[in-house]
Amino acid sequence: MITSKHPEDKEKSVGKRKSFATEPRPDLFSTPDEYYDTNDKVINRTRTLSISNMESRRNRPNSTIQRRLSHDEPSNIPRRFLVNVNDTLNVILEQEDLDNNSQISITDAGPKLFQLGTASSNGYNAFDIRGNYMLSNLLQELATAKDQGRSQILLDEARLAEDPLQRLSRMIKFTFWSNLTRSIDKKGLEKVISDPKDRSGEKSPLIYVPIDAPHIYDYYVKLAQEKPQLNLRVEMLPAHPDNPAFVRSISTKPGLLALEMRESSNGQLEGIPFVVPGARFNEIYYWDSYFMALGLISDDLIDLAQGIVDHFVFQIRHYGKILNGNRSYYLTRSQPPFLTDLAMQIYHRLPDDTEAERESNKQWLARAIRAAIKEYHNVWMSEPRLDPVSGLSRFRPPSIGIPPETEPSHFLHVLEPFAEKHGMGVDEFITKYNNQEVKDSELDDFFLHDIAIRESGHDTTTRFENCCADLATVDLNTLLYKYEVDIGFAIKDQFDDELELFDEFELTPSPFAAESTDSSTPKRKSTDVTQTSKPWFERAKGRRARLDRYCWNDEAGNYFDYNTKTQKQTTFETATSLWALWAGCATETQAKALVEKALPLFEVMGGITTCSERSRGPLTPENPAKQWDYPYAWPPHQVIAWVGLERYGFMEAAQRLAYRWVYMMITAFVDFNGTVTEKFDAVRLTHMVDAEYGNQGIDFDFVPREGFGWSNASFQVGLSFLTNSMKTALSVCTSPEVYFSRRVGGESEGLERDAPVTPPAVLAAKGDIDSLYTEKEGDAEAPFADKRKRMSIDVSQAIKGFSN
Ligand SMILES: OC[C@H]1O[C@H](O[C@H]2O[C@H](CO)[C@@H](O)[C@H](O)[C@H]2O)[C@H](O)[C@@H](O)[C@@H]1O
Ligand SMILES: [Ca+2]
Repeated sequence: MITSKHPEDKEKSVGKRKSFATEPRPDLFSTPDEYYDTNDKVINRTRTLSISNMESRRNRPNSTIQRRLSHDEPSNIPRRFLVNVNDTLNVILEQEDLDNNSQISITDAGPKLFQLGTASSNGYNAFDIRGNYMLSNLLQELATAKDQGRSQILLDEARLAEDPLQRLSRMIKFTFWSNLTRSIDKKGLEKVISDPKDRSGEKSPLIYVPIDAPHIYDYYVKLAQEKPQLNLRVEMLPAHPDNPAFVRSISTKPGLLALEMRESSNGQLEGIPFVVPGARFNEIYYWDSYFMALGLISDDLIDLAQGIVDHFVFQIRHYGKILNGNRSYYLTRSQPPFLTDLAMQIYHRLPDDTEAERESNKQWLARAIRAAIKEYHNVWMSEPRLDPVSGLSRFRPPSIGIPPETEPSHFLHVLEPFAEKHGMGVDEFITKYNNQEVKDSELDDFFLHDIAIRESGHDTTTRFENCCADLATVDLNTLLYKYEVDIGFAIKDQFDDELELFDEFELTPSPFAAESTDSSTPKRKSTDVTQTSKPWFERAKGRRARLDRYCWNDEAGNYFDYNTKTQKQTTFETATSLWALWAGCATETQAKALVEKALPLFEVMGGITTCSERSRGPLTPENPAKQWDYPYAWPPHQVIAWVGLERYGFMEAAQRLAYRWVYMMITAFVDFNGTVTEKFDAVRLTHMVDAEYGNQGIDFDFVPREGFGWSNASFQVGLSFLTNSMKTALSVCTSPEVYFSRRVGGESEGLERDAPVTPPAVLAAKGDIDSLYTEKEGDAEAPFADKRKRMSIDVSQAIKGFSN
């Protein structure tokens, strides 16, 4: 064991220097920038030649585990250490990181004990740093200080022993979001253009620009000339870039798709910043962005969240839909739709003190709602996604060919038998099949469903195997119900029940979608179409009736997907049935049944799993583990469940689930060097998942720099559901078993959240939909009873408690 100061240096330093103890301290939990900046100034003021000679102490024969007896500071003074960054980093790694993965975790069998010299003794006296959490925090602080170019630091013990809930929340707010932020412009291009999924081998990055955005095209051409070292290629897309044949033709030339730009203060174009999920996902995603935006809103980063909507609107305008992600191979497919909710949540948080601000906010919202209307009709309510018979929608993009972005070996087991059948090697078969020189309808069918699975966001799950494109899923249809309600209320409450549509959001469906049979879809250019709320509420009512007819199962007390091909309700139990609560389309009776009968199928120690164990079935070579199956659990499912349960008044269940999830995240964070991953195994309570792609968010050196987008958000949102007593218990990693067993039969603590649930503006803006449309006979139960709150999350207050 070493300390950071050789005792013999004491004589050299004593009397020559000002004591660190008398120096002002930076805010203990300020951002790394501020903390190490203040820190550096203090060191520079007090620096002497003698500060910390790591080498000499390390070479001392007795510099081992013994704790020094000399304590120089009274226990009531917070302890601070004087640390030589590089040397300490190397030594702690050598001693504690025994599996050499540049992280200190509970699976490393080191002594879990390290000594640091105190600042007030100029490093002479040492104190122990004990246990995995503090040691890994030490490693993280050293790496952060090193990233900031510091060679010596003053490190507060409190920073190493920080409440883990606060520490993770702080890291998300001040470090992870900014490291996940991208912009496609001079400043940010290099970072965002690289694509870890690109296996084309092409060294020169490529950006595709929509034909109707010439100013953006000119910008990148000029940038390519200005920065020849980028080797940037810029290509203009044809009109209708979502033509599946065109998308297939460029599958060997993957590139980034341009997004919205704005004029900066100096009159130049600049990319609007956005957040990416992280790890191998270095582009904007649809549903990831929605969940990340909830986290950004909770962290008061409203501008960044607002930019996401601007990019979504741009994508609908220029690419015909909100894309799975902004890479060329995603052009034909979307992801679960969340635009209206996001736009409304942001709208109600925009500054609105002046008339000018209010007017500009309204214009912004109008544009988002117009875009959502276009998306609704052209993407989700047009064939092939619309099933004309049931009137419900499916994830069913009109894609052809093999998705190129998956892991190299992902489809091998599928393709090998087909290659054999056609008498060729797999590589030759892939090329010929993609070029349509070899045709195979059985394989076409496989990829129809496979790509639909990707559009569903649930890639992959037993639930969707070989049938996804035929399923009117409970997920998609509850989300569309939410669109119908949101659009109706936006028009009614914000635009005096009249919203004009313009050409840029015309409702003519893409030529690559078959004519819609939905009678409510305008078939003409809509320059003169005025939208009112009534048809939107009627659509919502119709969809609710169809969900009840095709997807609801009274006996099971659960919603199921409806197979439009076999015209039968499926039996696969999916946690997305709870989305009906989030969307508000379940009656009180249905909601109660969901909580009593469906929720127990998914609730496990770490939250809710994606599906029930019995629906997944036994794992066999034919039914291998899939990342969107039991026992895995993902952030979007948790957040939607909490919000949905809260909305229907099941606060205790919402809080219990939030507790479970935050517990699972915080134990991974504490035990595994600050790890935050994209998904978890909620049964084994671990982030170590090796199904399919493995896990994202694991690979980092020394300190996590970005976490994983929607997991970061779920943590911030999850905290807002917890009472202070829950947070206190979680700070010391009290398991849900222990925490909730203490409450069984005992006194019930106040289950109100500590933060306000719904901004009054959102409550006032919305209301009871049933009073707005005529009830059908026998349709007695209103889905929006008075006592129920409109969906919305306001987590900023809760998080503020930590950041202050
Ligand atoms: O590259 C394979 C697949 O990766 C994505 O899916 C997974 O990551 C996304 C980003 O976090 C997430 O939105 C999705 O739910 C995950 O399953 C991508 O979306 C797929 O299209 C792609 O094939
Ligand atoms: Ca290790």
